[in-house]
Amino acid sequence: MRSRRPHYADGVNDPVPSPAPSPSTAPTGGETPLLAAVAGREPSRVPVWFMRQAGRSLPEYKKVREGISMLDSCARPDLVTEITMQPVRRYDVDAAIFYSDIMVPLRAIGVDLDIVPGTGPVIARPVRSAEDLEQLRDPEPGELDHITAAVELLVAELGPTPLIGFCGAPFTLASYLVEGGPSKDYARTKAMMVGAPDLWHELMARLARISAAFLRTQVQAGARAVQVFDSWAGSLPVRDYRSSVMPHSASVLTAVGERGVPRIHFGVGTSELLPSMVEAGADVIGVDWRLDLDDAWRRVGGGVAVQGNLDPALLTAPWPVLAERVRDVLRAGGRVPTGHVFNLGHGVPPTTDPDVLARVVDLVHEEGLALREPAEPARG
Ligand SMILES: Cc1c2[nH]c(c1CCC(=O)O)Cc1[nH]c(c(CCC(=O)O)c1C)Cc1[nH]c(c(CCC(=O)O)c1C)Cc1[nH]c(c(C)c1CCC(=O)O)C2
Repeated sequence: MRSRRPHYADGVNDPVPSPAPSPSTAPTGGETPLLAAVAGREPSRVPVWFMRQAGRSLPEYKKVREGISMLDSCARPDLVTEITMQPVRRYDVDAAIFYSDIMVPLRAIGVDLDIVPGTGPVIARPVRSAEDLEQLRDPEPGELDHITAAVELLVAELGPTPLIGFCGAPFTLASYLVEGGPSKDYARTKAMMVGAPDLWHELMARLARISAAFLRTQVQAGARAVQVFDSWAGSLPVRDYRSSVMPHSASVLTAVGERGVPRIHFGVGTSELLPSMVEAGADVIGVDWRLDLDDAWRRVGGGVAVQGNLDPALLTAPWPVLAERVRDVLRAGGRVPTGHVFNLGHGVPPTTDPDVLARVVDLVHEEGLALREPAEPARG
């Protein structure tokens, strides 16, 4: 038996055997690979899913999206269900991720924004002053009903495959709201953070409540795990992350913490931030391609499972080279005793050949467990 994480309060550290597991937590048969792995139990196969697995790399997605905008498609539970299911059907991945966007709850409360194809989120009235904050309030009852409806439909369709719910972390959302759109250096955002701390903290607190409501809605409707995307937090020095960002991310993560769903906390370029991101709240730490998974795990001091971390750029490399890199990730993940979920280090690039992802999934499933170093024999 592999070692398990200390903070699951279900008696896993007791020397005395726990009571017989209920069907939903049985190590084999009843428990899906993703949920077993993130709880530090031996999965029946190494679980794999991909950030941005639904979307523009799939021809069937492009077909469904003809004539309808991204945000309008996110408001239609039938389309959300179809698009979320597409990669599950095609790849036999071990989790679905809710087809939506980090900006969807902002749109639901009436923020004037669009997702421009090839560009990303664009905000009509960027947040630069206290008056601009008026756009941001808590969602009112009913405003997230389309999210509930979509998740309920999906959970029924998915059967045992778990649905991962998600939201944007406050910093990543703030970067779009303050800049007005995507940015390379986040200059206005950082200037507000250090130059107008009161405004900044009020903005972050409001975004934390909005994202938490979006996440809680998904969990209440049946999502079995969550991922908080702080995609752009890696642009910050540790000091600023800890003082200006971490408390707000923590309040989002705490909002679902008591519900017992595993929480994945992810960002890009976060090698130096990983311990603080775990401190903010995480059961699983998402790692990009810059660090080996076992190094990342050591940096955070153990305690959490890891997710990642194949460089998405390598998906265009010749298959034998790519396959060896997939195996390297599996070996490093296998050295993490608290559990590994295979993923990319960031989202699927739009030009990815779906057949390559299919081969990656098959390789992870076929070779993943065998590539792990044998567990040390029990002593005594
Ligand atoms: C930063 C961020 C956003 N959105 C998201 C993040 C965090 C993840 C990350 O770091 O990549 C999260 C997101 N966005 C989308 C999902 C769906 C689920 C999945 O992962 O498959 C998820 C989890 C769909 C989407 N979100 C978006 C698309 C493409 C829209 C289209 O089809 O035209 C999809 C499928 C648009 C979007 N939305 C956003 C960006 C930067 C873009 C890309 C712009 C572009 O290149 O076209 C904001």
